[in-house]
Amino acid sequence: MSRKSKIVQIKIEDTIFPNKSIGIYEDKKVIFKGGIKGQIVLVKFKKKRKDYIEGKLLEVIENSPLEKNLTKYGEYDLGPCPYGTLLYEDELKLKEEQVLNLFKKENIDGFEFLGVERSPNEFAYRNKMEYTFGDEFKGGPIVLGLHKKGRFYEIVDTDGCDLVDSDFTSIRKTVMNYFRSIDSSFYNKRNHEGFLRHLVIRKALSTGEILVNLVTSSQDSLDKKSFLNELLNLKELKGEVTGVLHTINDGLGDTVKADKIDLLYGRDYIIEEILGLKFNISPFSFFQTNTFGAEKLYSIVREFIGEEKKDIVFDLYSGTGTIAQIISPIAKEVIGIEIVEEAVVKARENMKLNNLENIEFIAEDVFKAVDNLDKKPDLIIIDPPRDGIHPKAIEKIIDFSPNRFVYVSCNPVTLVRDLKVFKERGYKIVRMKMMDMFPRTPHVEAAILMTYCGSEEEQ
Ligand SMILES: C[S@@+](CC[C@H](N)C(=O)[O-])C[C@H]1O[C@@H](n2cnc3c(N)ncnc32)[C@H](O)[C@@H]1O
Repeated sequence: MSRKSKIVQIKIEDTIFPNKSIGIYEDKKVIFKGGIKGQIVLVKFKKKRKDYIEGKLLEVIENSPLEKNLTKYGEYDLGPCPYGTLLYEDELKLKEEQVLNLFKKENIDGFEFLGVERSPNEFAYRNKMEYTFGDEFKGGPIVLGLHKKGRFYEIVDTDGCDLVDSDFTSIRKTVMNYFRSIDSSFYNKRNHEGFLRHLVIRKALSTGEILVNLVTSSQDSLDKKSFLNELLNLKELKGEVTGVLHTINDGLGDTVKADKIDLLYGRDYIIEEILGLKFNISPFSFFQTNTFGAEKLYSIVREFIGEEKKDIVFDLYSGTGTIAQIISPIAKEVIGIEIVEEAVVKARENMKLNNLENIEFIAEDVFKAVDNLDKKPDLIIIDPPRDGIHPKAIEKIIDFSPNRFVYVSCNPVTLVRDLKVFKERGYKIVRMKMMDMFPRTPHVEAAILMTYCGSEEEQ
């Protein structure tokens, strides 16, 4: 066997964010995705890099002493739930260690670390799921579920280790059984033939409202009456189906897009409540997937900002305007900037719903929008996507020279990269708190407060 395709048994000595493991083979580091510190695993070599060998995790031979939750998930393909075999306390410790190591590696220190805030719910915390129609094996019965781990075609009949509540499962199974009973076809991603594509369920966890969105191609027709009959007569739901949509998508890619949306029942949005404010959520707009976790995250942002200051605040990457609205009562004026037009429309509607007046939402790329802002902010809040702040945008944002920045990040790797730039430009990290928005997965959020303390030459 060539070295490239060699398969070896090794022990996972350490893990790095996000969900990468390190083992040693003949004095060389082997790095691969997945795994838990302490496991003995089989790894296949993929590529020889300068300082390490890149591998692929094939199988866990022996569990780690850290896996104390095996009774529930030991036999189960964890799919989207890689940390399911850990006790929640140990999962939080692991995330803390991994994120702090990223900071240490880049010499970012000297700040107050306020620990990791746990998610209010360890399980059933997700408010949105996107299921796919397909089959588990070629020619098998139609399945509605999630992609099998690491596979593009096979779909498994699962919700993925209890990250959603039982309403999601009841609706998914009912819809799957209905289309099985009438022998409908699913959209085949190889030849682009077939009808059923996705089922997207959004549930407002604070109000119990449920929005169901069936996504199909235009290659067949839906019997609306009997489909609705199945959904609306579901007895065992804890929440209530308040809207049903049928989206037609003939795009060739696997993402949920809309060529046409047909409202079959009720209304095309749900209302979620966070910290006493109402948010109207449409089928495609961004909303934090852990509702009660988001309450805690936004409370951390509020705590970092402190007492009422009547500041001018920029909320960059504002989505549906949640942060802007939560801080509106303590600010003089808030300007939110977001690239997705539909999210900005929702943000403006939500602002009216909550009787707030001191916010302006701008639909534009942050990189361009900052050129046209003539206001001088006292505080800038930044909550960028996983890629972090674009390197060209970050310089322009710092040029506003506010007294304080609050950076909310869903990706500690890009956060650390960006913090180095803030540091070079004279900002000091005052405090950091992590918020576990994604239990049972390797992901975690972090909020950072920075203040200006002069450029490096000035110090
Ligand atoms: C992590 S979300 C934060 C949303 C919001 N702060 C919240 O908590 O609901 C990041 C947002 O940045 C938006 N975005 C991505 N790239 C952008 C850009 N270049 N300019 C403006 N907004 C962008 C995305 O559409 C998304 O709504």
